[in-house]
Amino acid sequence: MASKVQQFRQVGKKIVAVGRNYKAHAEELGNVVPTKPILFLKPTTSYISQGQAIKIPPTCTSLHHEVELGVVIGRGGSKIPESKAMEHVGGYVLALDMTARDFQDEAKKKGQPWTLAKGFDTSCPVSEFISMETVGDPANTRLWLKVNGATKQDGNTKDMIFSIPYLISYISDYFTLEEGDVVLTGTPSGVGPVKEGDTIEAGLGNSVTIKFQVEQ
Ligand SMILES: CC(=O)CC(=O)C(=O)O
Ligand SMILES: [Mg+2]
Repeated sequence: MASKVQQFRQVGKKIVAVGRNYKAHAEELGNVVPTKPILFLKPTTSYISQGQAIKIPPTCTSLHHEVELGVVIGRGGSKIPESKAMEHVGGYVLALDMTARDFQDEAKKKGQPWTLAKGFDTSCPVSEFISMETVGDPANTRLWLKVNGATKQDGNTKDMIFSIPYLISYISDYFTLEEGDVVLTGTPSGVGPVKEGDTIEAGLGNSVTIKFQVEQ
């Protein structure tokens, strides 16, 4: 019987996402490099797994891919010290933080939240649960993404501005983290648009790959 952590998608716990956690990505969109983590939430209804399609949300004209390492929380907690943070990690997922960039740009201009840009149905495609052993060192793991076979993103988690222990500690100062929650740790540079009919493939390290189709 799979544990609750392995069933993270069914447990229905929250997705806490970190924005601009790679300097090169913050700069490619003309954003200021953050001095503290930028957080937003994605609803659990945004999850899809392989075999399901990414659906372009109504009126969106610029849907972007963002490949990210997701940390699956194995043991919940509040005000977790950075020194103990990795004891709360149960495993990982490879995730896409699909983003309606036109919605986000408009929201940024108006000082509005990113909820619609980041939280629409199908905006969080994920792999199966990945064990800690499979990932090895989460602070030095390659992340890549291709659209129709062409490489668009090829980064490494060593370039994160805020480390996984720091993020878990920081987030848990504000939100209680629960077993089955997923923390999306931000995307490396190379984000860009996808359109109807495109195929997105992404990978983590040498062993995990995912593939999703984009549909209208
Ligand atoms: C600019 C963004 O959409 C922030 C984000 O999600 C990231 O991964 O960085
Ligand atoms: Mg992101």
